[in-house]
Amino acid sequence: MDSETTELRQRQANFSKELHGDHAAERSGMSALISKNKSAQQEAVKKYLRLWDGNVDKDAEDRRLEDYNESTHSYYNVVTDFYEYGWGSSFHFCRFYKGENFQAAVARHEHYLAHMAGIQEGDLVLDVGCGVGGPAREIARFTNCNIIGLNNNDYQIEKAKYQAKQAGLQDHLDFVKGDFMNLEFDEGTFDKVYAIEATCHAPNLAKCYKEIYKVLKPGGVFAVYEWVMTDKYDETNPEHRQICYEIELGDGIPKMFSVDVAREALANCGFEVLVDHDLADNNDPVPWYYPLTGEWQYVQTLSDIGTFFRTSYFGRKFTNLMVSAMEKVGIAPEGSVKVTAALEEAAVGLVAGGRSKLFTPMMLFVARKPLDKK
Ligand SMILES: CC(C)=CCC[C@@H](C)[C@H]1CC[C@H]2C3=C(CC[C@]12C)[C@@]1(C)CC[C@H](O)C[C@@H]1CC3
Ligand SMILES: C[S@@+](CC[C@H](N)C(=O)[O-])C[C@H]1O[C@@H](n2cnc3c(N)ncnc32)[C@H](O)[C@@H]1O
Repeated sequence: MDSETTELRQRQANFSKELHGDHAAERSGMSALISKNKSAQQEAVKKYLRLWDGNVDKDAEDRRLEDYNESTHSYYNVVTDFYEYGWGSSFHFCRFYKGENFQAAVARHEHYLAHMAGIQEGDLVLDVGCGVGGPAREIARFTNCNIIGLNNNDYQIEKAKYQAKQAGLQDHLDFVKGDFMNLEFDEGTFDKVYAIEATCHAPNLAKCYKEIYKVLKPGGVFAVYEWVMTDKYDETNPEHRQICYEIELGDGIPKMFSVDVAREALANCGFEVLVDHDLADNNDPVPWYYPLTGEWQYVQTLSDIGTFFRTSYFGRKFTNLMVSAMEKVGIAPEGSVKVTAALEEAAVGLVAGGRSKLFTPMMLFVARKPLDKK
């Protein structure tokens, strides 16, 4: 590791301790939010939003691409508590079947990826951009494999380790700090690699996929749910660009790439692409983005009402009012309202992108590193 990376990691680790405090992993949601160090929270929000000034010209985009590591680290420092409060411990979308509850649908989406990657008992697997480890816990239970979760965010790693231990899965799971733009594992380490709605934070998909290719064993498989703009997206159309910008800003993504960029990136790395399928491109009776719409007719079971309320338009308004009051009286740290406003943009952009099919969060690619390649 070069000295610049060592220095950045040390700084991020120290900052995380200052912001989230000791025993941060034991708290979540609103309880974690009110326990934050107030001035560190302000700094984290500033670092996340400082390059989101409404500009979408090339210079603005280049600045965001350059800053991907720090801004994404800051984004997850300030949104993780909200994600856990509103969504749970798997930070991704999924398809919904009629009659299936939210948690079951989320888990099925994870099982499907594990199945498509061909993960077997005893495999050594890399989870690229592992969040707080929800999918890794589920996939380890489902397949009895061993998973290393890679993450750039110190706070999430601490939570993932804590929750793995609570679940009794510490012998199957490990979580490490790292950047998927520069993987530090030996070449040919992993039987399988998967990434769930994480590599869209990469400033360059080809470079990120190349790193994944490098650490896979020959014959090893990479399976990914990628966030991309679909073939329908036209960058020169201001309405399309606005939807894309809302997704970028509210989800901490330096630049959303098109599906063709992802395809080309995989092929150029030397992968043999086995599956190339947009799982959102169908007529599902319950759309993947429904929790963010506030459309009650899609709620499938009584157990989903709490989640649906928190994610729906009115639930978000209620949360935003509550956070605003807490910030005013000094219980919640300053900057929290800016975070809820950014998450609102995310919700609006994601629903608009989903309805118009300009965007998909579940572009499934399954790709193999050829057996004869080093
Ligand atoms: C950012 C990436 C690449 C993936 C995350 C996908 C989803 C899990 C999130 C995208 C937008 C998020 C929002 C929330 C939860 C997690 C997401 C759906 C909230 C519902 C959390 C509670 C807040 O009050 C409102 C948020 C809106 C956006
Ligand atoms: C939307 S979350 C998805 C998390 C997880 N895959 C899940 O489904 O729960 C994206 C994740 O990617 C991680 N991430 C973003 N940029 C990264 C980078 N450069 N290197 C490693 N992890 C990164 C974030 O910290 C976060 O954990």
